[in-house]
Amino acid sequence: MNPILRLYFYAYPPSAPKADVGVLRFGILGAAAIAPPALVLPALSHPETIVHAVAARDLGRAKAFAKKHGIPVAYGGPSGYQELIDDPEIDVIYNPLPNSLHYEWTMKALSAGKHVLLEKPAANTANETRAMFALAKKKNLVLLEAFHYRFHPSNIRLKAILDSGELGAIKSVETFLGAPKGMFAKDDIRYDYSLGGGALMDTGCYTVNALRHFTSNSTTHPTPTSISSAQAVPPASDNAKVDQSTTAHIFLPAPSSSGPSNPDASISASLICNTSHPLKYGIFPMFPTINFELEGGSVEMYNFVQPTMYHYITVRPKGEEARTEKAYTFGKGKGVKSEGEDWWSTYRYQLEVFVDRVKGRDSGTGTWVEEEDSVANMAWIEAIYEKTGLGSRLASKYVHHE
Ligand SMILES: NC(=O)C1=CN([C@@H]2O[C@H](COP(=O)(O)OP(=O)(O)OC[C@H]3O[C@@H](n4cnc5c(N)ncnc54)[C@H](OP(=O)(O)O)[C@@H]3O)[C@@H](O)[C@H]2O)C=CC1
Ligand SMILES: O=C1OC[C@@H](O)[C@H](O)[C@H]1O
Repeated sequence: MNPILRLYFYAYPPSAPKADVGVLRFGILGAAAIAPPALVLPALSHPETIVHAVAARDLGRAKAFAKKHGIPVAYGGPSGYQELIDDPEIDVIYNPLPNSLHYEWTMKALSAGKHVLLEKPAANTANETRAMFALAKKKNLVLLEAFHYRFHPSNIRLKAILDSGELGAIKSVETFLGAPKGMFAKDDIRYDYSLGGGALMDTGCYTVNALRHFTSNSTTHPTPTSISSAQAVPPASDNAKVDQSTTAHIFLPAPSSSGPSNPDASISASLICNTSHPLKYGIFPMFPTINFELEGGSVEMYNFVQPTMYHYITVRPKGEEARTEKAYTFGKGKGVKSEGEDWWSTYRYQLEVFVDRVKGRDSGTGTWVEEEDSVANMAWIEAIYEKTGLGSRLASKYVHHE
């Protein structure tokens, strides 16, 4: 597809006619900035999803959001979030609240018997993450930490290249994700420690996730063998426990070809994350990157977080000509239930698999973010924060009674 058309439909996806039966109704907790791209737009083109309601702390804000996005029901005021959760029409809760509120409201949603699509990072701590998954399991509900990038065909292709053995074992990997300077105001949730703020929580949770995901084999969700260094840079304001950027160097266990990781082999890994990254030449935002050195060459992926906009995977085997691949859809004959469209965002691919999981269908993508993966990701984030000296984010005071 022509790139201009791809970007057009990415921004303005067409609406699909809705199925006569079996449509899942979603409710959104908070009129969050991320909700339109991550759920409202993707739901339009999915025949089995409808965004039924939104709740905001202020009813006027909820109504305005609902009107703008064609959502039939709005809840507001101090009991608005709970009313949304208790709405019997709703099957799935989307939780894009500030990180420190992920645990409380996910527990409440699961308790009410709703599946949950939960924004990243899963919570403020690994313990909270474990508790949410335990409740989901007990209630037989689907809970997904929305690492949307993992569902896009390009990232599935990247993983397949790395796993294929074509270039041998991974020796080192480095990744960068920085939100451009000026994107977030000083009072943004990302700069508020009490709300679970910090670059490592925000853009950093992807870098941690990607380092782990792309170096794991299908049976391992590795935790680091060691963190050799981690430096956090605070923002200009005096919020001393919040990092505006963090740089870390860690060692990952190298996976063996089958079974658990090989503790004797290590992959050297580094990450840079930022919530206010300087623009290149003062104009251009820097796109996310992940680069691998392997025994037999190197692999580079450009823009692994929003690959629908544009991406490439360059494979450079030692002594041979490099090749570049792109994958906006799965393509035909790959055994995947939905091939996708060039313009499908990472969130749209994620929604496809999420709905399949709720309905007990196999998406054929082989992709999911498992409980152990989400727990290990939070444990890593906590460990890196400890190493920076800033310490973990605050555990929630919410006590859940089932
Ligand atoms: N998947 C992705 O690509 C992205 C994911 N995210 C994640 O989504 C979540 C929300 O991020 P984002 O949409 O940028 O944030 P916003 O600040 O836009 O949204 C957060 C929402 O939380 C609600 N809220 C409830 N209590 C508070 C409080 N005490 N202070 C502030 N807000 C409160 C607000 O809802 P109300 O309307 O009720 O006032 C607000 O709409 C985060 O977890 C973030 O990491 C963010 C961006 C991209
Ligand atoms: O999830 C996210 O993805 C993109 C980033 O720019 C943003 O800060 C983050 O919340």
